[in-house]
Amino acid sequence: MKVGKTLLDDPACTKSTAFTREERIRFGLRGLLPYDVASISKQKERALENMRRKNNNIEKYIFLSALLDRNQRLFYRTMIDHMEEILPLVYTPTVGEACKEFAHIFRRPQGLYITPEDRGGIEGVFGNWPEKDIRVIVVTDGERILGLGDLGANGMGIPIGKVALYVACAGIQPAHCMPVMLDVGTNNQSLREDPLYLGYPFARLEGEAYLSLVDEFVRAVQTRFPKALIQFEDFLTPNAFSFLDNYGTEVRCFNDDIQGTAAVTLAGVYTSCRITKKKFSDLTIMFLGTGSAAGGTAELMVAAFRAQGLGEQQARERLWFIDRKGLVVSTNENIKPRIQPYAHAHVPCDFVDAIADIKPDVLIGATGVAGTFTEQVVRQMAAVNERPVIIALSNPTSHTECTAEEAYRWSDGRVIFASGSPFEKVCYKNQCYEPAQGNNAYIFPGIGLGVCVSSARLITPNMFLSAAKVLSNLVTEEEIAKGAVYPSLMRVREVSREIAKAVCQVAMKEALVDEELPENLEEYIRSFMYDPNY
Ligand SMILES: NC(=O)C1=CN([C@@H]2O[C@H](COP(=O)(O)OP(=O)(O)OC[C@H]3O[C@@H](n4cnc5c(N)ncnc54)[C@H](OP(=O)(O)O)[C@@H]3O)[C@@H](O)[C@H]2O)C=CC1
Ligand SMILES: CC(=O)C(=O)O
Ligand SMILES: [Mg+2]
Repeated sequence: MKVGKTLLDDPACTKSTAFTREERIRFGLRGLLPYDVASISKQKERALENMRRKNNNIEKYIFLSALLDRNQRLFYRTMIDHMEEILPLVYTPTVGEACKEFAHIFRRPQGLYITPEDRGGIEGVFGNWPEKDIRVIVVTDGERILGLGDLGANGMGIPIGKVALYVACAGIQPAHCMPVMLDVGTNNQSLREDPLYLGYPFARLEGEAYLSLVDEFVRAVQTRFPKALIQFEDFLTPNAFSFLDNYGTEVRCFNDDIQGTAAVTLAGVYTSCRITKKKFSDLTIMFLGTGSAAGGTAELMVAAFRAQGLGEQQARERLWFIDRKGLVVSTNENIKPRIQPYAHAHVPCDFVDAIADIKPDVLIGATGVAGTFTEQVVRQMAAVNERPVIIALSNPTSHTECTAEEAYRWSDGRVIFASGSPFEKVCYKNQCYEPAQGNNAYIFPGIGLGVCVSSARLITPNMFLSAAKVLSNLVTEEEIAKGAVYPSLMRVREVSREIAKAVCQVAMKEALVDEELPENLEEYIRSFMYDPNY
């Protein structure tokens, strides 16, 4: 039992000024706190006031990070109750800036670091982590952080941010989560030359040396934290796909950029059909970019088309890719294996001509490169569709394929638009639109919650397919009327709970659970969810 200053300084246990008079006596806190006994609501107001007086987002990020270090329950209560304001500070876009600055704004370590010097001893390193019952591990090696490239150990901001979302958006207990940086070096020379850089200051480990370290990490998780799921995050695409192929059918893991993104994008497309009145099974979809996010989304789209009765080949024929050279056609050379199934017979042509010719209903961008949805591209989508659907997935905001304002203006207000990072309301020609945020934040927390609740042995494609359906079905008619293809972020805990329920159902159907789950799944899931209060 902690008492006195030790209790006050423990972020998981402290209530700070909310300790009652009786508790102040019982825990040896008399004189250590000002007179007022505050409620968590009053503390939250103070926290918000302090946060809002910071005049830029990175300062707000630093403030919030310090609040988490000081008082976990207050941080999460504030985040949950002010999700729309705080999510963009803890997560994209601000987390991108925070990662770039990570070594310079660093205060206290908040995650676990593994370097090549830990080879052979990763299990021992796990033993140093203060919590023993880990259920959720978010791991990156920092090589593809958002659309920002190789940020080495600075990429730790991403697992920390995603863990905060697991807790706030799905109610996973903070003590059950562990952010991990597999710091295998960086090929970003400017980072290695930065005197304040905190990571392993050498070139990236490659080949067998790299793969065997990742393998030791995965195996050590199975031994030390057998209940944990591993979320692979922001790995370079070839590694991302290969880990999913190697481990996805063996251990409890998934890749968020491939699978979480796919589910949120599919959900947006499902919802768009409620607006355009088109049948999902009739859609043609075009992707710009051939990486993890686009490739993963295409795979889930094929499954979604198949679920509606299309054959494998028929489903693939609905999907088209654009790479740096233009339309990916069957006569191209060096097509990536994952994209090969979508390289159809067609004359080679550029992006705009491809839209004019193929007339996609939906355009999805996952390039990490700003401005790749040019005015001509958006205008062409608007020329072939009464209501073009455009999803610009890339993060952070500075890397988005086009801004919301551009999408509405260039389509004369007809676009159904979503973007990876949030945009403010756009008013164009006397009408205001609320752009939707197509981000895997709607998906992975619920997937994780469902897996934790069910102890499913594996995380399967059907879980993501179900999650997409659930997410889309939760969009209300009122939200649709505002042009939104996702529910409000203020409802994200409800979204996560419903996705978790669907995950449990898939897990039972696919015989991935050892014990039958209770019939009243909703109540059961609710009972798992952390709802911070004193
Ligand atoms: N909204 C969300 O929830 C998510 C968003 N993302 C975002 O998506 C982006 C991409 O991520 P990911 O797929 O993992 O990254 P990858 O690096 O795997 O993919 C990027 C792809 O874009 C291609 N590309 C780059 N520039 C151009 C260009 N000018 N024209 C055509 N293609 C181009 C690259 O081509 P090449 O192969 O030739 O290099 C590559 O195929 C990132 O910004 C990330 O933040 C990712 C996951 C989730
Ligand atoms: C959102 C996310 O996972 C990404 O941009 O990589
Ligand atoms: Mg990611």
